[in-house]
Amino acid sequence: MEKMAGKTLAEKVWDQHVVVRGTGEGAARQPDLIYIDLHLVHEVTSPQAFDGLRLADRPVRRPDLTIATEDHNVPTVDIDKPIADPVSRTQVETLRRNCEEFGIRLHPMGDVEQGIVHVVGPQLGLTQPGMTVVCGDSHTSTHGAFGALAMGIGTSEVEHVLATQTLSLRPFKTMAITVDGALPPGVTSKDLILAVIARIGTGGGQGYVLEYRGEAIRKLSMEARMTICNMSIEAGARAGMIAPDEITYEFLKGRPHAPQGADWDAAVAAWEQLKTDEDAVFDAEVHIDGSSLTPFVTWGTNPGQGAPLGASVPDPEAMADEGERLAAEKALRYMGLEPGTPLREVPVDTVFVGSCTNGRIEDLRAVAEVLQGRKVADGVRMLVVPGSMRVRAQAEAEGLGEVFTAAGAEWRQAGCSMCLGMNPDQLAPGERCASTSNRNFEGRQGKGGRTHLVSPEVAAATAVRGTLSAPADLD
Ligand SMILES: CC(C)[C@H](C(=O)O)[C@@H](O)C(=O)O
Ligand code: SF4
Repeated sequence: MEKMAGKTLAEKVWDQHVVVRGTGEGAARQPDLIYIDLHLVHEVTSPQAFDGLRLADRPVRRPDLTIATEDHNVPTVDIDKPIADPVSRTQVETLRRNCEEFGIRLHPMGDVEQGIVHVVGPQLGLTQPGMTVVCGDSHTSTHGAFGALAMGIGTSEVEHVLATQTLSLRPFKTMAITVDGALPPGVTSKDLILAVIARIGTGGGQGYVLEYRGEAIRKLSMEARMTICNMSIEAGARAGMIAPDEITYEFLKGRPHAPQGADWDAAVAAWEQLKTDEDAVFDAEVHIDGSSLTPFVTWGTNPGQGAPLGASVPDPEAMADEGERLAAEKALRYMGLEPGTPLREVPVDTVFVGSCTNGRIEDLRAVAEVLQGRKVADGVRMLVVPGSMRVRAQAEAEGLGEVFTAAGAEWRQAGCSMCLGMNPDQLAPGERCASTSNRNFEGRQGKGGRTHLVSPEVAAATAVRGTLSAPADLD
């Protein structure tokens, strides 16, 4: 039976995209066939999908709803030279051939619109409220910040979407994450989402679409909202969403693919309907007091192993849950950390600012504000990598690039960079990095590399002091 109560944002978007509803009830319920409004493509997860189309002699159903960019394998220096690594070069060249053959718009290295797929979509105004957005990439959840239902998919699903512009999907459960109160000064959306994941765990969102709501969320910029939705996947969720509002419309208005004139007014009227109904019932609810949060950093090897910056490395012995204790022991061994060490005393070799989590203009502004008139500590290497070439151009226009280089940081070209070890920007074994990215898994930033997930503000202050720090710790 259909639910009689009101609907959540996620259910509304889903319902508007059902092509064929699955039959059956409960566990025997068949998946629904869902229409996809926007398909984003990058070089890593698309080659076999295109091969599949070729084998079946199928065209891409809607090339106009499909857009590709090169991000994971691209170097962030010397981008006018051929890619040195043969595997990366093949990936990128394959994407170029596939896009040419199937008539898909591609933003290649060096192009003004090139960048990380999840930065490019919103920046072009392609990502809009109420849409279904997919990409063969787990951090597609980023686009949910616009009130879109945005999901990462596997390569066989990429092929299905390319061929049909639809996807067979099982209905989901809904979870409200309500953040009341306002975030204190110096506390960012990155601190908030790290605290949420530490609270619900890396599996806490499994099977759910999360909707972030409440006073603290409403006050956040689109960039900050994207950071939160981006990391929903790190809590195991299928997607994360935030209802569109004036802040969303303000961000979108005038972007290349945003509706214009009368179409814009009609679009906003429709987007206004996307809010969760007052009487809608979520399958689960989590409440967070935003005003109690502080800068938050990870000490372990999954994004849920985090603590306030003012705390110490936890003692696994004190953990009641055995699984948690064993995981913490293993993580601390890998991370080379002693229980009881104040997190503020943990020294780093490298600081990475970038990724689809925190590589947007607002993130770079926050970093520049901290670095202005200061120097990166001796012995620390700092990389500042814009999420897209547009972000880079804007940062240059605002004079941020000069601030980074004057402070002693390396100011790079756009790409995934040190977020993951698929390109030349990597940690050496044993190196420790404060990183604004989203995953601190073993080897994520290079074999044997150690990652502490942090906000852009904490990354910048850490670069200056050389140990995990917040801007308030400087001077
Ligand atoms: C390479 C890609 C499939 C992967 C993902 O799905 O997320 C990457 O973007 C990541 O962040 O680990
Ligand atoms: S920046 Fe990192 S998380 Fe984002 S798409 Fe690239 S590799 Fe994945």
